[in-house]
Amino acid sequence: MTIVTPVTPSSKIKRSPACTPGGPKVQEENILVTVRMRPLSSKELAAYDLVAWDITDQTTIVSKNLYHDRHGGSYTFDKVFDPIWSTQKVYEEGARDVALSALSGINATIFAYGQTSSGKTFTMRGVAEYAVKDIYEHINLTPEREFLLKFSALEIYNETVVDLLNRESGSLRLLDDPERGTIVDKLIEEAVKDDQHLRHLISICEAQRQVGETSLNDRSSRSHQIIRLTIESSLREDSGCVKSFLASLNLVDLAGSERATQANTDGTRLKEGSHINRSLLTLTTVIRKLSGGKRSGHIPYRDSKLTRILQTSLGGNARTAIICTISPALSHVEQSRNTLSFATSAKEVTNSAQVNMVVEKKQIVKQLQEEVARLEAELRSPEPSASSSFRSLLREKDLKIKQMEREIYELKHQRDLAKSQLELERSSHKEQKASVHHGPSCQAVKRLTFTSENNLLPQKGDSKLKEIKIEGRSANSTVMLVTEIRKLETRQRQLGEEANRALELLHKEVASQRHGSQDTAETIAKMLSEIKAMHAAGCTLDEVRIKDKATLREEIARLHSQEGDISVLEEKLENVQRSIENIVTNLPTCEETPESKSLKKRKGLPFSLSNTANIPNLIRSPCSTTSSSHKVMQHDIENRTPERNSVFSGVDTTLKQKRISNTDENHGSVLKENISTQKQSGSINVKKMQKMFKKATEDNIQSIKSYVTELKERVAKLQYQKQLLVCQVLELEEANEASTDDEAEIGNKASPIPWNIMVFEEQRKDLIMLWHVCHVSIVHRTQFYLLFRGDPSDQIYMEVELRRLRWLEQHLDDLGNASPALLGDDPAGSVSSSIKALKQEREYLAKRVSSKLSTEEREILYLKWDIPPEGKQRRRLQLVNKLWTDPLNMQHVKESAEVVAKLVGFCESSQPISREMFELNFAPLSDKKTWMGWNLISNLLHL
Ligand SMILES: Nc1ncnc2c1ncn2[C@@H]1O[C@H](COP(=O)(O)OP(=O)(O)OP(=O)(O)O)[C@@H](O)[C@H]1O
Repeated sequence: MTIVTPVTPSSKIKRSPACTPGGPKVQEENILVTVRMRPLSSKELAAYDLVAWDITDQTTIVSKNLYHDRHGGSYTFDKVFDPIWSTQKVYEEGARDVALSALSGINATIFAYGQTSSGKTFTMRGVAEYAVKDIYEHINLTPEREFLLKFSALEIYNETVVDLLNRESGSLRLLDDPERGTIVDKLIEEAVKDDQHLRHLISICEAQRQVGETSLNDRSSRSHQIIRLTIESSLREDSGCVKSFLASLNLVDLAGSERATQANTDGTRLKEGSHINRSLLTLTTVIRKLSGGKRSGHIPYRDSKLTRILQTSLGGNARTAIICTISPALSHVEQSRNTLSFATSAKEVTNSAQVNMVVEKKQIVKQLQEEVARLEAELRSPEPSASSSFRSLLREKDLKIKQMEREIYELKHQRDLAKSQLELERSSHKEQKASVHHGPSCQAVKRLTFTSENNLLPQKGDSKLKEIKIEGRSANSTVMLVTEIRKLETRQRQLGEEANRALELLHKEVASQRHGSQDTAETIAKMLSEIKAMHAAGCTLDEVRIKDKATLREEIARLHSQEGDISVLEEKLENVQRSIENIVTNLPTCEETPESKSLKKRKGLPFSLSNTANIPNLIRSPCSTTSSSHKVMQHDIENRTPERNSVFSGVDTTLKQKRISNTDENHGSVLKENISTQKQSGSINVKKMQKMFKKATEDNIQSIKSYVTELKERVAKLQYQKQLLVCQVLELEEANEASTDDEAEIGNKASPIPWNIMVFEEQRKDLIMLWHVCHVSIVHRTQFYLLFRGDPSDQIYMEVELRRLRWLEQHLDDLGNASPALLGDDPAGSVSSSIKALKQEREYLAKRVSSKLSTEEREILYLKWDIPPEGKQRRRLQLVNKLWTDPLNMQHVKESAEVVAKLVGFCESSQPISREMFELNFAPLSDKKTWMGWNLISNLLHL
């Protein structure tokens, strides 16, 4: 049996409504979108919850809240159903017409979409019941047609497809059929005898479906359920080769979107939640991409099983109705708003349904046989002249065909030649243009250029970096990327060497602090000047030349073979930081005991007086003229209190002069001079001296600390740069794989999408969901969330973050789908390690709850987030475990970010979080590298 798109004249298809309910043949039409608001539940009434929405007329729903979103709080749909409306009315106005199209060969799908406990199952149960009734009524009224109904049902639970008529068959595979699209392998299709039988089958499925208890719904549907009724109908009398109409009616009851702060989010429910959210996210993305007629670009149907199975119903050959269900309660207003926003996008999706007709193969074969017989009879015809002229005609045709084939071949060849010439011309023209306007490095900038480490990140308002994008399949792109990879490699090596040498020196310095000697300051001055010189040498990079050909993957692999060095370096940096922390904690207080005083005398002072005079040198960050530490310390010096300066009363002028003429060479002499000055002065107050020594020590340690931090930043920058390159390589490879004929599409992709606050909000929603799905550090999420609020300059950050997360999500998904043999002993290793890291991060944050949140703040949160008053420690952990768990609830996300910010101390910091710092600082909170971060991307490259 073959399903074909109609070949019969439309007059044959257009029938009276009585004969084919659902109306005539459908061309393009929008999805029918209705909204149903249920009454307040008994729980909501008991909690004195308020109604947050007004249904002003039968198509409009308005928020009572003062808060106005981008829809102005008012939404319009094909129909909005008041709580008093019966399910029958909802069915008649919001589903009937679409559902009955299936009787006339048009695929139909009815969805229920909405948050947990909003009434999806309640509504779909009624819709199925009324549809069964109407279908059989129509069958009884159409005796001239014979109907054959088949029933199948499945559920998608945790991204696994299960047959609801045969649970024992386990997880079912999805297959791609060139004619029928995605099909579910081995799904049982049961022939339906009559309406009672159909009702019975539906009730079996209901009983089989995964339900669980959440705090919002005692019988919450934990899976997406699809009931499919295939209806085939044919005229009882023989009507040639067009035998029958064939269509499917899908009744889809989606699982509710979790509200983790309200629902029970432990264990199984949490896992279900993330899968439910994931397929709902894909559904939302598909709807959004299809909405507004912008069908261009990739529609990610394949990202979830739900959208794969329902592909035809989403912008394809089907009529679709979506009933969005919402709760009226004020406590669910945010979820309801999300549902209405989804419904608004769905309204703009158009489908192009067609009548599907079954052509009986036997009939076709019969017709063909008749035709062959007729031709044979003609050939055997007694008229020789007719047959010979027929043969010569055939020969002539053959020759013509051959000649045309040659011409086509020739033309194709010419077209290919012209294409490659054009390509060459284009690239040489671009090169020329680039060298005229921007100098030789401009092309690299267009793609991804980091001429110095400080330029690695997109800077606010940096238009060049906004142009970071792949320019399709041009061979130039490959060359540019290879150049970038090699530059990166050189920088990685140089940074490694430089930092290694510097670290050795610093380590000596850190060690010598413990013993403290009069010569320490001189040693430091010498060391820092060495580091400075070293850095100056390192900054002059040779241009990297590409001599030999290498593939991008080889280049990246080579770059990653040096990964170990960077890790060792990072470890060393951590060690030095720890040593410095130790010194800081062990520093003597000003109020010293007599014992410690004598001890100090014996051991000698950590820094000589002269060292203070050299602070301007010491504080200058050796590797960067723009170092923040430099600025901070300079400020410190300028604002030094007179009391402290008065210590130098006798030598102040000299010191100032020395500071001004401060060069690396004269450190030693300045130190000596100051020491001798100190010796000459007999009136120096010992206590003040000690204070001053302590300050000098702190300043020195501070400068070392800043330097180590800067080194870490630079290492992080390098890692970040690598990730961007990796993304580019992958995109380039994808682009290369794409069809070369698809020029127009490439053009579309390259055209910039206008960026505004609405796009930002949508992107932020995607990001929040992706963070959730990829188990990204909640500190990272908080920083990002607080920093980027929709400023135009945020665009590049948003896009880079989105691109990386999508990539990460895809690869986590691939890992999840890969066979255990491919993944070794620990298939879910990467995912589980990130979940573990997240858990550790939460434990860390839980320890800070009592110190960073006031008792009042804690109590408010406990109350708001339903945390029972059992055990102080347990409550803190429960509180932290609720942070960032409900990616669909923007209010929850905002509150979570505020709490994490308080716990980590972002709010206390005198300096606001710098976006540059944020962007670079992927270091985890603990000493161990717990957050999986982007290392996963690097690891995947070794696959
Ligand atoms: N329109 C309505 N009128 C009266 N009661 C309703 C209505 N809609 C839903 N309810 C009741 O609300 C509760 C939750 O409904 P239902 O189970 O259908 O929600 P759901 O959206 O399917 O939830 P989940 O996603 O958790 O499965 C049920 O007790 C149901 O009887």
